[in-house]
Amino acid sequence: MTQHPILVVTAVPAEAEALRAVLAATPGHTVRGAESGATRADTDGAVKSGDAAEFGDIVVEAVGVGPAAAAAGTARLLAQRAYRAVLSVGIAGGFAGRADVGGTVLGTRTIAADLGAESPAGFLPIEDLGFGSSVLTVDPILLKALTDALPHAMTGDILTLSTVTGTAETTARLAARFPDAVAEAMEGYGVAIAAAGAGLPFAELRTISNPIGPRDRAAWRLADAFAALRAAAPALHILP
Ligand SMILES: O=C(O)c1cccc(C(=O)CC[C@H]2O[C@@H](n3cnc4c(=O)[nH]cnc43)[C@H](O)[C@@H]2O)c1
Repeated sequence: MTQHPILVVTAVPAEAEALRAVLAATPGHTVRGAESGATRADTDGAVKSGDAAEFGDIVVEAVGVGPAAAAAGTARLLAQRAYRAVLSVGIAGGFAGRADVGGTVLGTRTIAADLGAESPAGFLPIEDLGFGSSVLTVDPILLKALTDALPHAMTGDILTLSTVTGTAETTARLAARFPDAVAEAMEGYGVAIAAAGAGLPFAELRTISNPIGPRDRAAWRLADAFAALRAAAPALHILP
């Protein structure tokens, strides 16, 4: 029986292309345009930036930066065809002492860390406002398969924020509020909400490009994070 593919959602095309380059090179996996069904490797040997592309049973798509683009883009893709699972994959900031730059992290939960209200007594998550949950748990079967395939990866909570943390104060506040958080990114919760809406299992895989802290964009180690992303890509082929 043919099973539905896995949907891998990234924010930017560079992340999608890093995964596609490895997945396409895996022996036994075809390269084809997901929407046209045309075999692309036979014609030009490359997958164009921004295209949906299918590798074996994995579809990789870039949908934009931030939780809103992630949720809307994932929901659109899930409405177009059937999938068996959804992953949010890309680069992230790591909490110092919890996840190293160049390392790989697997989410146990995805948490919308800035979804709620400020108050003089501190941040109030949407749970406290009676509007649902800011915490979504990763599917245990997907997480087990990923940790088995990537034994060097750190596991822990991954925060989703609309604003990249850029001060020592915010970093300390988040680290204290979320003692089990290893990383922050901008899409996981949005992808997870769309997956939950479709009744599909969800997981999040990130590689660390920068320490979370005072903004120093020039110090981001994108090459290391992208190398780790490419190294982790084959694990996607073994997912149930
Ligand atoms: O400048 C480039 O060449 C470049 C290439 C690929 C990706 C980028 C991005 O800026 C991607 C933004 C993406 O990264 C995640 N991210 C990375 N570090 C953090 C962080 O410290 N806090 C929050 N998010 C982070 C995030 O998910 C964005 O989607 C640039």
